[in-house]
Amino acid sequence: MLHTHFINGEWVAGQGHDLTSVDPAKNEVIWEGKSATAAQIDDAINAARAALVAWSMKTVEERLEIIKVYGTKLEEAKAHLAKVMAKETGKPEWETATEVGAMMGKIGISEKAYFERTGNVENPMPVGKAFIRHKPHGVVAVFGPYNFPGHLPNGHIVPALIAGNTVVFKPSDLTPMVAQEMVKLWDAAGLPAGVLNLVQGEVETGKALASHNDIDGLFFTGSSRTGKILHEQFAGHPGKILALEMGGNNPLIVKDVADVDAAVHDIVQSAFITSGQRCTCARRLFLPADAQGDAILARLIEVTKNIKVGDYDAEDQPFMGAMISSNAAALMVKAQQELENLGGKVLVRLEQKDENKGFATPGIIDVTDMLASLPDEEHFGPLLKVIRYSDFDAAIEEANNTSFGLSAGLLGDNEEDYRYFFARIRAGIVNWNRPITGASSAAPFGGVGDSGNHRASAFYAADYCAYPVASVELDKVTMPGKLSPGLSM
Ligand SMILES: NC(=O)C1=CN([C@@H]2O[C@H](COP(=O)(O)OP(=O)(O)OC[C@H]3O[C@@H](n4cnc5c(N)ncnc54)[C@H](O)[C@@H]3O)[C@@H](O)[C@H]2O)C=CC1
Repeated sequence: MLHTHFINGEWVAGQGHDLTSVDPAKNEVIWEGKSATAAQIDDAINAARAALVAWSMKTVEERLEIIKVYGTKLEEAKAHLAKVMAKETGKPEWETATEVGAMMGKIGISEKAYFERTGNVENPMPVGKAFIRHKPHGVVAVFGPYNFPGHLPNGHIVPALIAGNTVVFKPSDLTPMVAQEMVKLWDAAGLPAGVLNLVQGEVETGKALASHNDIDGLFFTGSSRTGKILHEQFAGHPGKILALEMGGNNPLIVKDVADVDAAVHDIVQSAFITSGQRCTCARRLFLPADAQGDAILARLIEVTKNIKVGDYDAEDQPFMGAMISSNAAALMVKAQQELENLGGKVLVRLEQKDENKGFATPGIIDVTDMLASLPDEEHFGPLLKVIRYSDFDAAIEEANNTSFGLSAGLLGDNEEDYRYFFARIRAGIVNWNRPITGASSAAPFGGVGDSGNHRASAFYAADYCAYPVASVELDKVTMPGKLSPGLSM
């Protein structure tokens, strides 16, 4: 089925070059299509522009009615969608089922957020009334990453549509099939033509969409490298809204824990869930250079070696599935080698056992003796860097020694330590005695530094989906009670 683009309510074939999507666990082509050409991107944007007036002039309740039908379509298709996600990303089916659950939950949470954060306020004035209301930006582009190919673009699309925007969605070129299945559900829900459009393609499609004159905004979730390119591209366009949700080099510090196994559990959940392919994953683990640090590290090594890595559809489900591609797994092997060359000591070796598949076993590398040359990079996979520390203050300082600022955590039983850590650490998500992955959609989600541009997503997505309008209003033109000095009428 080559009709993989959804433009103006029609499924159409791409007119650009060939695209494929590969199941990274089985090394099989599972989807084929063609990219959108610049002319097709024009068509999608024109369709979104044409649909804007009618969609934005509906009441929010009318828009929500259709969006909730999409919610019921998601519910009906949840098993199918979870399977497609697993096939295309390699993530185990238990995990993709939770991703579909998050997509369904997004609708109610975004409705609440719309009214709480961008609702209407009416204030009496001596003459007339003052109002604060919110309007949609217009036509917005949504860019999605591959690691949560449903949940994360859905987290931009749902609030954007509730607010009255129309959307052109470009998914990751690694997950076109999930995007297509998701947009089919919007189509089945009866969304008017042009309100949501889907264009598939690689970097050149992204560039053509992002640089198009007729978009009013762009909501991006992806790497900091791409986010920075987009930020440069948007320079000089203050009228366009740009929301960037990007990567992290996230620290997790351990200090004075009584329950070693519980700490190891939270470390594993933070570092290796989704094969380390979450922007919130712990990349740097700070362990005290003492007997407790030794005990935690020894247990962590043991548990990590026993993590089950396997097929997404295995009856006995693995904790980690394949990474998104064989190339992604190979890049992690390369990153580990580079760290080793710089003086890192491999404690558990990350391995790609089959070069044609995306499986990478979880790895741990001690980088304590090479901190001066440790690259400040997001290694987006199951490789955890361990740093042994003697001084808590110095550990926090090193934790902050990154241009990123997405998530951070402290595992430690002393509340004073947490209060101190919280005050000093620089990140948008700061947790205590909980994994640093698994952020709630009911809270703002975003980072500082190279992790974002201060337009947090999730519950705060409502903020970037609409702009405030202040009005003072009186139902008739009326003379004021008192004229200004120097005026006679
Ligand atoms: N902070 C957050 O909410 C999250 C951030 N991420 C980050 O996303 C990354 C993984 O996702 P990827 O799909 O690899 O990101 P990516 O940056 O490679 O791609 C994201 C999107 O941008 C498009 N794109 C790539 N280059 C472009 C260009 N020059 N101009 C316009 N569009 C372009 C891609 O085709 C894709 O649609 C990681 O860095 C991860 O940390 C992932 C999930 C959540």
